[in-house]
Amino acid sequence: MIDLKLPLTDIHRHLDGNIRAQTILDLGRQFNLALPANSLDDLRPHVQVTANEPDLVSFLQKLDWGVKVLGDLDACRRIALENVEDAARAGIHYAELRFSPGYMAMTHQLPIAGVVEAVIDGVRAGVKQYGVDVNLIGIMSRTFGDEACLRELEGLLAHRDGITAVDLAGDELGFPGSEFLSHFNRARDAGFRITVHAGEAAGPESIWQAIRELGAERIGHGVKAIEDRALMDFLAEQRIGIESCMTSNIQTSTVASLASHPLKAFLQHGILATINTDDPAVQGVELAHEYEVAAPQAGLTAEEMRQAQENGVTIAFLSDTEKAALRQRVAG
Ligand SMILES: O=c1[nH]cnc2c1ncn2[C@@H]1O[C@H](CO)[C@@H](O)[C@H]1O
Ligand SMILES: [Zn+2]
Repeated sequence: MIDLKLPLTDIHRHLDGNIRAQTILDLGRQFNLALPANSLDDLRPHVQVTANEPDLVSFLQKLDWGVKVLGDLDACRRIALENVEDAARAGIHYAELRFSPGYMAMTHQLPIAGVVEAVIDGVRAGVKQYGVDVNLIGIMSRTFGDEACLRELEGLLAHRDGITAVDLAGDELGFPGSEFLSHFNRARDAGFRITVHAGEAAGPESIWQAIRELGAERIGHGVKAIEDRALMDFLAEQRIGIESCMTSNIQTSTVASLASHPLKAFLQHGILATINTDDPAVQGVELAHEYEVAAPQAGLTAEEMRQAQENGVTIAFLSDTEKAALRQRVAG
């Protein structure tokens, strides 16, 4: 259950994993693209998870049509704006929206820095219109290799002021974090905050690597930390936050059932773990589902849910002043 007196945050939410099916249809028509279906009902199974996928990489293919229809920078701006509207509708007060500019640019060979600028612009317009606070996280999509990631980083650096943090996402097993040391050295030198998808498809060593070698201050998913007691202790002691996305973990077959999801154990261990969506449109669930359906099934008590909600503010990429203002705004 959501505590209405606390800010509701979603700090792990892919903007390019949350493109509306209707918008995919619209943009497909606008750019005269051959889509796999021409009605919403027929398109849905191509862009939304209908049954759990066998692994992470199969799940990620469901995001592909969403970016294939981004025929120009205006389309990128549109989906950014719609993402802020969706966050507002979901009752979110503060969102960290993450996106991979190279992945968005790929099909129609858009300029990567242009995509970054369009997303910043769309989000700014949305923030004004819908009153949600948003920070942006730039993703390097490891799936396309280290050179493609370097181009993404450069696009993000070109608009440094509009981007709060960087992340590494995509195929964790095929592209280990060790291939991206220089990228993260540069990102840290530029003053970006750092979060990394780790311990989702790969084991606890991937989480250690993200922290020690990439400088991760937070970990996306981190489910495999449950296999390593020393790591659990370290995460708690060093206040390294975990961005949990329970339904996503079921849909990627990372975790067998909600009842065996490690979030409750993380919270009991004193880890700053949080509740988030991941890719809402692809998953067919919003944040309320995570609090009202997934969290109870994962065995969280009302107090543990409250703690996770509170942790969302604690580990947000905001200054102490901004956190206080956010708390105040919601407490009224
Ligand atoms: O759950 C996830 N785990 C790992 N990577 C993901 C997940 N969801 C989306 N992406 C990846 O993030 C980028 C788009 O923002 C893409 O690289 C997509 O594959
Ligand atoms: Zn993710």
